[in-house]
Amino acid sequence: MRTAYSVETVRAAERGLMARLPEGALMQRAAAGLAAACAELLGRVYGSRVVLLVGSGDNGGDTLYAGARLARRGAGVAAVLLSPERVHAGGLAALRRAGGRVVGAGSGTEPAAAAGIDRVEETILRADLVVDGIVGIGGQGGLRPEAERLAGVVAESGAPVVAVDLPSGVDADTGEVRGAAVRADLTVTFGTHKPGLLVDPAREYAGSVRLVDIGLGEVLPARPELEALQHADVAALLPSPGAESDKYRRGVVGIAAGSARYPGAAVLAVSGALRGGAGAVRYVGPAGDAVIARFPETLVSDQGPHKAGRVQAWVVGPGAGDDAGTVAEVLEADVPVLIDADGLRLADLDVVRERRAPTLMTPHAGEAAALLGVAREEVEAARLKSVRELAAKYRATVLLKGSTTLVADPASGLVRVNATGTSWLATAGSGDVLSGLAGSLLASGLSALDAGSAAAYLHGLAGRFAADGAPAGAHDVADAIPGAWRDVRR
Ligand SMILES: NC(=O)C1=CN([C@@H]2O[C@H](COP(=O)(O)OP(=O)(O)OC[C@H]3O[C@@H](n4cnc5c(N)ncnc54)[C@H](O)[C@@H]3O)[C@@H](O)[C@H]2O)[C@@H](O)CC1
Ligand SMILES: Nc1ncnc2c1ncn2[C@@H]1O[C@H](COP(=O)(O)OP(=O)(O)O)[C@@H](O)[C@H]1O
Ligand SMILES: [K+]
Repeated sequence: MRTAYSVETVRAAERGLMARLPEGALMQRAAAGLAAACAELLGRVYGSRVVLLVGSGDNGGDTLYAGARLARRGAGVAAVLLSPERVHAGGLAALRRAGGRVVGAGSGTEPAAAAGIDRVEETILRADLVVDGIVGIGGQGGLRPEAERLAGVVAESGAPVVAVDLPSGVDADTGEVRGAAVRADLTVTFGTHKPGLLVDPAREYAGSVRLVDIGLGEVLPARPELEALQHADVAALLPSPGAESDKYRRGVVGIAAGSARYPGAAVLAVSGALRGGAGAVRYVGPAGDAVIARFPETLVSDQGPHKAGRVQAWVVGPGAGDDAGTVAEVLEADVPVLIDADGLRLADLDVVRERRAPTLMTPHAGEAAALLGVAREEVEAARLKSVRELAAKYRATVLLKGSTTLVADPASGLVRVNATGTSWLATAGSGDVLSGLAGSLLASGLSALDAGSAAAYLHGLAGRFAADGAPAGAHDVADAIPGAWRDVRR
């Protein structure tokens, strides 16, 4: 399991740890990990040109000490100080002792700021590596104008960028990027991941992320802010039939989806459900012929959900058109219900709120925006906040689809993030496959949080396998689920 903690929790943990350690020990651990990552990226340290962008806080301190380590190994290290009067004094002295220099304003040799700025730009444009130590977890809002201008020069230089703890300008707790921010190739983060490193849009600014152990693990609380399942976690959740299993004990999933206009949604939801671990898939709705033609193992009924026979979990909504009656009927069932697509628009939300059995809602950003009464762009900008709000508002588990899919649990407030996907999954019908898959996992007994997050994980992986660098259709994604399942179990 990968976990992320909020800034407040990180700071409290750091205080506890610092009290037991000699002064500056944590910063030295951070700087050592940072310097090692930079050296690896450079390949050859001796003779390389490294530029440090140094802000006024401890993030700048880490950067200066790491720069000193690189300078001792023969790199030419130049520091650009954004607030020379408030720079980390110990870090700057260490850099100078190691032979590093300061360029531009703050160097003490440049009388005219303008002349300093030209030198700074020239130095950045010739760099082999830029280290972003402008702000870390102490950052408020996007980059300030001077830092923004430097970030522009860095982008122009094309040099690889290593962000220290976080890409400066992104929000550590929410993953929001409300102004300019640094775009990194690698982020070296200390002690624990921060939510912003795992959630878009900030995640995209971070590049690949490397966690440096500074000993924080032992003082962090058991419950993180955000979790990201890994192969082993998903493997432990997936159902596996035993000697005493039969199709009913494995769980029956009911799919109430599709319409005369959208029969394909029914077929795709069933295709996901058949690969999700339930012992049987029941289909109710007007697309029975299309479903049977493709998947003869489906139990088909046109009598509506009440008369469909035993079902341990329902999926309702994909391609449902305007059939509000079926949605209402499904919501009356005292078993877990997954509501997707048209179902999210047709459901009586007061009924959803009052349900006793678990509900899993699976909106994409547009559907989430409609449910929250805000613009789609606002959901995309604030994904973590949006999914939490939805879960609280509807007292349901909510899976917000997109490049990083989030699943929020209403009772515990815990959110899981999934990043196994690929943008090739942005193809019509792939959400229908996901809803069938998640519904099947619900029917086999997983909680809504586990079913949603395990389904997102498998679906993302299946998307990768199906696409493998080329476009794939939703049915290809469904076909790739067994391969993803095996990969997770291996
Ligand atoms: N506290 C600790 O024990 C450790 C902290 N470490 C480092 O310390 C960092 C946190 O240090 P700080 O608390 O000093 O905070 P930061 O260094 O992240 O930033 C705070 C400083 O930046 C300025 N600032 C805030 N927002 C800004 C913006 N948008 N543009 C420009 N300047 C802005 C503030 O005025 C303040 O001076 C971590 O991210 C990590 O890099 C590491 O050394 C590991 C140990
Ligand atoms: N940019 C992206 N990167 C990764 N996954 C994506 C991206 N865009 C969409 N997806 C995934 O593709 C699926 C699309 O679902 P949805 O929007 O409901 O499509 P449809 O309604 O056509 O089935 C979801 O699982 C979503 O998480
Ligand atoms: K930074």
